[in-house]
Amino acid sequence: MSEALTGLVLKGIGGFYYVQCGDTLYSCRARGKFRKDRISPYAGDRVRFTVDENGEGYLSEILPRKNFLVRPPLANLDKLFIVSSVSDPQPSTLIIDKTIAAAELKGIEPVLVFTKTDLDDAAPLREIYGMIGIRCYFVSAVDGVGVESLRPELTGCVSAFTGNSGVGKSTLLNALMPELVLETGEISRKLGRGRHTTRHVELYPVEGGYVADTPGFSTMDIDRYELFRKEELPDGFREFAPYIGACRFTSCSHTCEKGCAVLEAAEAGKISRSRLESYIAMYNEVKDIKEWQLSKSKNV
Ligand SMILES: Nc1nc2c(ncn2[C@@H]2O[C@H](COP(=O)(O)OP(=O)(O)OP(=O)(O)O)[C@@H](O)[C@H]2O)c(=O)[nH]1
Ligand SMILES: [Zn+2]
Repeated sequence: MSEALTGLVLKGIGGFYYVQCGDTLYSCRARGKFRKDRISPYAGDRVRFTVDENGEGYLSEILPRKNFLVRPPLANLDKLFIVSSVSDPQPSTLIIDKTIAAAELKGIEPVLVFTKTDLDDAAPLREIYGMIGIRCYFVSAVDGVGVESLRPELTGCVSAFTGNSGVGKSTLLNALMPELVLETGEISRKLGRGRHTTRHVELYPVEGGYVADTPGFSTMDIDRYELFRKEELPDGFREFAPYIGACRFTSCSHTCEKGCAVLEAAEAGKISRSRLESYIAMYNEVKDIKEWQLSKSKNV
C-alpha cells in the first residue's frame, strides 16, 4: 500500500471512482466503510486514497465538502452556469430566480447565460439581470456572438451548466470544448441523455479547471428537490442585501408589510419588479414548509 494520496473524483461508475491526482488518473474502489456510513463519493469530491502494489486504489476518506447537489450528484462546485434561451423555449424568470437562489444559498457562484440572442431581443432580460450584481452573458451559437467571452469564466474552477432541455447547453459546451465532442461524440452524448441510460456525472478538465457533464441536469431538478427556508430566502436575492434590516418590522417578510425597505426599493426602481415577484412567489411556496420536510429533502 502507498501512503495516502489526495485527489479529485472525476466520476463514479460501476463501483469504481476515477480519481485525478497530479497527472495520473487512478481507478479506486470505495471501502465498505462508505456503504456503512451511507456516504457516496460524488464527482467533485476531494478524497484520500491508497494504491496497492497492483496499482488498484482504495478510497479511505471523503474530505469535507464546501457544498453539494444531490441531483445531479456533484460536490464542491465553484460556479453554476444557469443557461436560458431568450426564445425557443421562452425563459421563465421564476425558474431562473429559483436556480440563482439555490446556488447562492449553497455558496456556489451563479453565472447567467442567455442563449439564442439571434432569435429575439435580449433587452428585457438584460434590464432585469443586468442590475442584480451577477455576471450575465448573452450568446448565440448561430453567429458565435459572446461564446468566447465565457471561456475565462471556466478557468481554474469546477463548474456545471444547468438549463431546461433545448436551451442550447450541449451546443454551447461543444463550442467551448470541441475536444469533448471528439472524446464522447455527438451521438453518444445524445444517447447519454436518453431515458433508459443511467445518468452519471463526469468532470472534464478544461481551461485549468473542470466542467461537469451532467446529462439532463435541468432547472426542473432545482424546482423539485431544492426547498428553501423562508428565513434564508432573502439571501438568495443578493440585491436585497442593502435593504434587509432597514424594514420597520424586524420580522418583515418583504412581501406586503408597511415600511418594508425592500418593497420601497422596488417601488423606487432599485430592485427589479420581476425579481421581487419571483421572491414573493417563492416565499408563498415555502412559507408553510415544516422543518422536518426540509431535512428530509436535503438528505435524499
Ligand atoms: N437559433 C439558435 N439555435 C440554437 C442556438 N444554440 C442552440 N440552438 C439550437 O437549439 C436546439 C437545442 O440545442 P441543444 O444544444 O441540444 O440544447 P440542450 O440545452 O443541450 O438540450 P438537451 O440536450 O435536451 O438538454 C438545437 O436545435 C440547436 O441547434 C443559438 O444560439 N441560436
Ligand atoms: Zn421588508
